Amino acid sequence: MSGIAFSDHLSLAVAVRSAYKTYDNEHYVLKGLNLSVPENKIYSLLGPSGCGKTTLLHCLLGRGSLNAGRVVLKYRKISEIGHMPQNVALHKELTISELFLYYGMMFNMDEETVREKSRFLLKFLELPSDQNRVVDSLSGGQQRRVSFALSIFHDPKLLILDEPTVGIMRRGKLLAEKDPLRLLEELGCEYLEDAFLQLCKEDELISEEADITPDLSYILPDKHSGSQTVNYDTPFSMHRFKAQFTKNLWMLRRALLITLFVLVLPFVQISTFQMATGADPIDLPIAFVNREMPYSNSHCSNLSVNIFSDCFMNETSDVYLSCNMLGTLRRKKLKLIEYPTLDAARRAVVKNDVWALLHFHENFTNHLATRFNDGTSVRNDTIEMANIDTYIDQSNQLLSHFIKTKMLQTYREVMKMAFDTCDLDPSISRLPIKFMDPIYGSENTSFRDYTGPSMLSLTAFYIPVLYTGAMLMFEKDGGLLERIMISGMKFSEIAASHFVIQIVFIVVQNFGSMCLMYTPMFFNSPFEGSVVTTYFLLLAISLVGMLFGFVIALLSKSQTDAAYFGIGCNFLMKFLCGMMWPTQGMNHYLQIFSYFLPITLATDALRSLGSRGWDITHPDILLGFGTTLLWIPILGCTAAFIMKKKSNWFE
Ligand SMILES: Nc1ncnc2c1ncn2[C@@H]1O[C@H](COP(=O)(O)OP(=O)(O)OP(=O)(O)O)[C@@H](O)[C@H]1O
Repeated sequence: MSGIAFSDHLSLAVAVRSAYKTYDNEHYVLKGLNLSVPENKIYSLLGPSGCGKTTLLHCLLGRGSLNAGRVVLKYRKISEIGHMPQNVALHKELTISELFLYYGMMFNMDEETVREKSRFLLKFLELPSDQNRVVDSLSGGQQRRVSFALSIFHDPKLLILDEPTVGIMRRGKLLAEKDPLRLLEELGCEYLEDAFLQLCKEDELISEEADITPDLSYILPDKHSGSQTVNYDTPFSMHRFKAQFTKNLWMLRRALLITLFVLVLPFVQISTFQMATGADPIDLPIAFVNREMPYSNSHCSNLSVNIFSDCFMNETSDVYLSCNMLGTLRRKKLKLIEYPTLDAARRAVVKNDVWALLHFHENFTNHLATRFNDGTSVRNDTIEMANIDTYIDQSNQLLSHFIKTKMLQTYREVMKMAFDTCDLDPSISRLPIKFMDPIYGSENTSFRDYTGPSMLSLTAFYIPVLYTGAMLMFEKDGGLLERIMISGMKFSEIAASHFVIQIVFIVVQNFGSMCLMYTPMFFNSPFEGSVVTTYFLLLAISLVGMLFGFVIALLSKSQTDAAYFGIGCNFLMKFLCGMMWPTQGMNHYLQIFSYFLPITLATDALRSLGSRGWDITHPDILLGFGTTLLWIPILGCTAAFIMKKKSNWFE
């Protein structure tokens, strides 16, 4: 555009006409503001805190829109604009030279020019000559000068500095717009602060005569059509992508410990999980009262071998099956403690000294023999006396389940030995349910084998959420994102540079997690299926996690918001993906909802790949892939929608 002649004769660099801006449709920050900045001039705005200076500058930069009025800039290309934000907004982990190179790359400057410029600006702005100084180690003033240096690094034609100096603004309008010296002269003041005070007093008198807040509602529908601010509508550029990618690598190297922590976090989680779950409890204390034998352990231990020498059903037999059962339970790593009376043993359970109490009646073995011998004519009191009365502390469901399983196994093993010695078929003693060889999995499938795939998918999902969210929020929180976006960086370039680094992370992490989980060298969980399919399913889950991290960062105002959001969703996923309990047991509607989440059916698919040996051709595995991959367009569109609707998403 050749000059902006609203009314002035001068060619204007910036013109604002009748600008109105409100954040809440009630209070106006800008109220019909007019402003003209001639070319080749330094124009300063002075005004109290909160009067709207930053708001105005945002509208000039096209980062905020006016409710009404018009902004026209003569220079609209990003490369023609320099901007220094109010706060320092620097990547403080980088060195001075890295920071200059980063912005140089962003503006497509060659390395030699960057070096020359850096040398000149460091000298000109009296900054430390050692360019390898980390920005964080500079003083506050030096950091501000570095910030200024970056805003003029690419020789902009229009420089916008958000730092109040001269120019007089109050209550959303300009009180005066003149050369400072002329203003001082006209008002007869020595300092601009005095001039400002005098203008405010005059404004106060006018305000008393007429309330200056007019009814502006009629203005709002007009919007700010016709504004011509900075043109951010540039295509994806490789040099900005390279700048962001290189900067991310520098940041990762600088925060090496954190980087390594994020990299190994899945391995730590999976190893901890594998070591902490699934194994049988050892030395679980169990009380017993054995009325079949006199009170004392030692009697029993000498007699328990008799089971192989004599049939317990012989009338003259001195086999004591209670002793065999106690011996077998001991070999199953239960810590058996004998009590003299039932009362004493019960008290031990109540005090939680033991987890269960086993009570063998007098002549337990004889009664058991009679029970099998008498068949249908057996008396009730014989049945009672042939029982092992078992009292369990059911407050811990997993431990009580463990004790019951050990009891049943012990009964089966001892009765098999006893019946074998009697030359009888041991199946007489069994329940009339026979568990044949499992179709999938093994008899020894443990809780760990069940939860393992959930752990794998949750880790594959959540580490990218954490990392992506944290990276984006870090730049957003410090105003860095806003600054680089004003310098022309596009979200697609930020996302792509992050994506490339994150892909390396997830490729390594998922490979390592699978090795840890399934190889004999480490935890050797059962795995029958296709390694490649499993690996690609994990990559798909991680990809969705990464996108979810982007969406969380776009929606959150601060790192705290993002952390709450992330943790909340983590719990939701954990409970709904079937990690704690099979989804089949869920409330019906919740179950349907859970199937639409990105990792629920994928976790089921991982479980089937591991224990059933299915492959990609099986409909359940395809469904696992489908529900996960479906989230890629959903989250992609959500991110695009948020960015379109929330113009200040990067603030
Ligand atoms: N995103 C926002 N949402 C709601 N209100 C806002 C927003 N940004 C600014 N405001 C309000 O608009 C008014 C002007 O704020 P602005 O930041 O433009 O002032 P300023 O003149 O730059 O102040 P300072 O000199 O303290 O930086 C303030 O009352 C502020 O609280």
